[in-house]
Amino acid sequence: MAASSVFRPGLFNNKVAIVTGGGTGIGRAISNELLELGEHRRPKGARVPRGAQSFKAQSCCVVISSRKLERLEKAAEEMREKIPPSSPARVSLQPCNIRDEDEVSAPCRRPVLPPPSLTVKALVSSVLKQFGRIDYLVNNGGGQFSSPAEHISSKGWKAVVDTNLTGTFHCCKEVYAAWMKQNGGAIVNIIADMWKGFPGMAHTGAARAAVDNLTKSLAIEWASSGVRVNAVAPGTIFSKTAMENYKELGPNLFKRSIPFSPAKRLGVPEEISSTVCFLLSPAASYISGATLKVDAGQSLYRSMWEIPDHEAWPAAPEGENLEALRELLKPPSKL
Ligand SMILES: CCCCCCCCC/C=C/C(=O)SCCNC(=O)CCNC(=O)[C@H](O)C(C)(C)COP(=O)(O)OP(=O)(O)OC[C@H]1O[C@@H](n2cnc3c(N)ncnc32)[C@H](O)[C@@H]1OP(=O)(O)O
Ligand SMILES: NC(=O)C1=CN([C@@H]2O[C@H](COP(=O)(O)OP(=O)(O)OC[C@H]3O[C@@H](n4cnc5c(N)ncnc54)[C@H](OP(=O)(O)O)[C@@H]3O)[C@@H](O)[C@H]2O)C=CC1
Repeated sequence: MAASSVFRPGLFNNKVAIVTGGGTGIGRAISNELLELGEHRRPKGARVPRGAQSFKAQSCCVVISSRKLERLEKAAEEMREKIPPSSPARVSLQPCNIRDEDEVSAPCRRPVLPPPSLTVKALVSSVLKQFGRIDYLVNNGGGQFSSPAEHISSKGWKAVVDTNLTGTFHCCKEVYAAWMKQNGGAIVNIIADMWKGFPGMAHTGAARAAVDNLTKSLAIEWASSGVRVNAVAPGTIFSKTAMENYKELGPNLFKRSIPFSPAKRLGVPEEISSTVCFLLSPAASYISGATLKVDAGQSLYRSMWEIPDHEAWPAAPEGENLEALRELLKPPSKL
C-alpha cells in the first residue's frame, strides 16, 4: 500500500499563510515547511519524483511577520534563494508588533521603503490586499524572560501577557473577522510546556495556559465558519535565536534542560514545524480544539525547579498516622 495520499508535496499549493515570528527558530522552520524548502524532509541522495520538477515545484505564499525588520529581510532573502524560479511559492515579509491591535495609522498606503511596522489590523488588511486570501494563521511570535515570580515587575508581566496571550487573540480575531469567518481556514497557536505550572517563567505559563483555553473556545465558536483552531505545546526546543533571547543565561539554560527531557536531548524547530503543518493540512481535517504536546514526554517528567529542603510547611495534624510516620522516620537505634 502507498503511504497516505493526504500528506504529499504540493499540499499547501495556492494557500496563503501568516506566520508570526516566521523569520527565526520555530517560525522559520514552519515557513520553510509550508514553502516545502525543508531539505531535512528529503533523504540524502533521494531523487526528485518523476513528473514533478522538484519537491519545491509548487507551494504556498507565506507572510512572515515580527517586530525586527532586519531579521525578517535576512530570513526572507535566504528563503527566496531556495525557491526555484519556476515555483509559484512566495515569501513576503511584514513588520508588525502583535501587541498593537488597532489601525492607528494606515502605513501600508504610504509608498515608503522599507515597510513600516504595522498593527495587526493593518497586517491582515495588507496581506489580503497583496494575496487576496488567508488560509492559515500560525501564532508563533512570542516569548518571555526567566525570573522568579516575586521579581517580575508589573511592566514585565504585562509585556509577556500582552505578547503571548493578547497578541495571539488580536491575530486570531482579526484574521477571522477579515477573512476566515466567510471563507474558513486553519489556525495553530504555539504554546509551551506549562502543564506542571511554569516555575521560573510564571508569566508565560499563565499566558500559554490561557491560550490553550482560548484555542478551545475559538474552536467551538468558529466551527460553523469551517475554521479549525488547534495548539502545539513544544518541549524545550533549541535554536540560536531562542538561546540568545536569554543573553548570558541562555547557553546554560538550554544545556541544563537536557536531562529533563525523556529523550535526553533537546528538540529542534523542524520537530515542531512538521506537527504544525500537519494540523494546518487536510490530514487534520477532523481535528479542532486540540493541543498536541510535542515534547518527547517532557511534560510527564521532572520539573527543572529545585525546591530546597525546608521546614516551613505547616505541621500535619496530630494522630495515629502521624505517630506511625514519626516512628518510620526515626533514625535507627544504635546497637
Ligand atoms: C528558569 C526556568 C526554566 C526554564 C527551562 C528552559 C525552557 C526554555 C523554553 C524556551 C522557551 C522559549 O520560549 S524560547 C523563545 C525565546 N524568545 C523570545 O522570548 C523572543 C521574544 N521575547 C521578547 O521580546 C522579550 O523576552 C519580552 C519580555 C517578551 C518582550 O520584550 P520587549 O522588548 O517588548 O519588552 P522590554 O521593553 O524588553 O521589556 C518590558 C519589561 O519586561 C521586563 N523584562 C524584560 N526582560 C527582562 C529580564 N531579562 N529580566 C527581568 N525583567 C525583564 C522589564 O520590566 C521590562 O521593562 P524595563 O525594565 O522598563 O525595560
Ligand atoms: N524554543 C523553545 O524551547 C520553546 C519556544 N516556545 C515558543 O515558540 C515560539 C517561537 O519561539 P522560538 O522560535 O523558539 O524562539 P525565537 O526567539 O526565535 O522566536 C520568537 C519569535 O517571536 C517574534 N516576536 C516576539 N515578540 C513579538 C511581537 N510582539 N510581535 C511580533 N513578533 C514577535 C520574534 O521576532 P521579533 O523579535 O522580530 O519580534 C521571533 O521571531 C515562541 O512563542 C516561543 O515562546 C514555546 C515552548 C518552547
